[in-house]
Amino acid sequence: MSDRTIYIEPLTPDAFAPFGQVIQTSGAHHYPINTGKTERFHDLAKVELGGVHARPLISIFRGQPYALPLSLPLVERHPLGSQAFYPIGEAHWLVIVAEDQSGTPINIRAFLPGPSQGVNIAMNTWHGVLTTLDKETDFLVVDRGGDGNNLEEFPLDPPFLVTHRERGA
Ligand SMILES: NC(=O)N[C@@H](O)C(=O)O
Ligand code: NI
Repeated sequence: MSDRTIYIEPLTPDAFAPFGQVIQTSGAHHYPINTGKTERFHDLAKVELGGVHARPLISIFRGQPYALPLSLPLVERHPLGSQAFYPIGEAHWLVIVAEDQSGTPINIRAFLPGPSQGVNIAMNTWHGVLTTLDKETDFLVVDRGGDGNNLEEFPLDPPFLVTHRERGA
């Protein structure tokens, strides 16, 4: 396929490290609280809040499903803060991110989170918008509010195509 095809790959903390953190209990520092009735999986991701009057926002994004193969017409980034997504309930979704080269996204990658995985996309990191598959899905989102413009978009013309690699390919 063309060099504008992005093949979906599994989400792992190491693979995602250049773009932020994977939010998961596996491998996390954890300890009992509340007289042992609760286990705290502690400090899973780095919330970044930049700019003037920055404050953390907690929202719920209700995503409508996209079909695969996916046409990707743009990526965006938030220069003033990180953005975390954690699915509420079972989810089938993609996390699309890219490196930056002098203001241009390069090496776009599409990750498939496993069950009980979320992500925290680091401040100023190129990413696709919330991309849920199969069904309408809610996500808890932690990102940045405050003064200033916190959204930069980059059109991909022509769009990229996001798909699974053919079995055996
Ligand atoms: N625009 C907005 O709040 N959502 C996007 O940033 C996104 O990453 O989905
Ligand atoms: Ni975003």
